[in-house]
Amino acid sequence: MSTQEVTQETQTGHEPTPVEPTQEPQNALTEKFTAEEWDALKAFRAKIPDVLASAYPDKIHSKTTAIKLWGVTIDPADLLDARVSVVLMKFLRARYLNVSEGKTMLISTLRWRDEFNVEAACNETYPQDVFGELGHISGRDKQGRPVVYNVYGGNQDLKAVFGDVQRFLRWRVAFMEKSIELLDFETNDQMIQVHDYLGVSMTSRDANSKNAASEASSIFSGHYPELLFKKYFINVPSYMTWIFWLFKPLLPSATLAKMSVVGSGASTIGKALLPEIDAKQLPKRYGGEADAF
Ligand code: HEM
Repeated sequence: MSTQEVTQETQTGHEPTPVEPTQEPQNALTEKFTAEEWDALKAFRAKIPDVLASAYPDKIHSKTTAIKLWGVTIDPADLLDARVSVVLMKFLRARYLNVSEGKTMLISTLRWRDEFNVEAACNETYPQDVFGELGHISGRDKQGRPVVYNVYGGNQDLKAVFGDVQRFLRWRVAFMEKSIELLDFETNDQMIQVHDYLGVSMTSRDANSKNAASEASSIFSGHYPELLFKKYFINVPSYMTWIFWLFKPLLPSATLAKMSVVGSGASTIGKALLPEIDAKQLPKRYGGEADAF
């Protein structure tokens, strides 16, 4: 403001315009936070420099250095960003809004990402003949959430897929990260996952595939909070549905509640999936109209 303007204001008796209080930036998702969630988020933001210092103890300036998680930049100097709020809220919701537990989960996720080397897993080239048909990202649900399919049955060579459990996990994490790239954290922040078990039998469940399943499951519940909207297990032979319950002790009850076991055949599967996914987005083999994979 120039001196002249100040004089004019004084002469006309105008009060200086009050500075607007900082507005919390909103998007379609943050608008849905409850008052209790906003309170937890504000307390969580104040802890982010400590989170970064604990996650990266060997890095200098870690407390003030921005990091990227799932494509979203978390800058300790600018934590008001709406997409950052959506990401941080996932850690809080997964820990029932307990800020200290949310903090522990975020620290352990950041450390795990470094130790596992998520970036290298994403850049690795996986043999097409083994992994080419194992994962498909195809279509969206009626609310715009991406739908991702893991075809663990069919005529896959499961011995080759799970023979090297660590390589499978790197592929699975890379596939998860690829699926997350479709989330904008503004209008959508969750996905639908489908496991297709067509053609599996008890002999498909050897020690390696069991290890791979429980390790992947524990990685997702520990380090990918609140990214799942619903999960369907389709083409599950009826004599194998009990396997679902083996995962009960490994999964939080809120995650288990998002999961459904569906039998076999396009019309049975369609009945379960069409309420969520429009026929045009659902592959024909699952009772929809899409020509996808
Ligand atoms: C026999 C062959 C099977 C194989 C090779 C297999 C493979 C896998 C793998 C690799 C995972 C890791 C999580 C992921 O990739 O998203 C998984 C998770 C899981 N599987 Fe299977 N599975 C088989 C059979 C079954 C059956 C018959 C059921 C019964 C419904 C079942 C239920 C589950 C559940 C509940 C999870 C946890 C999901 C999660 O943590 O998100 N699986 N399975």
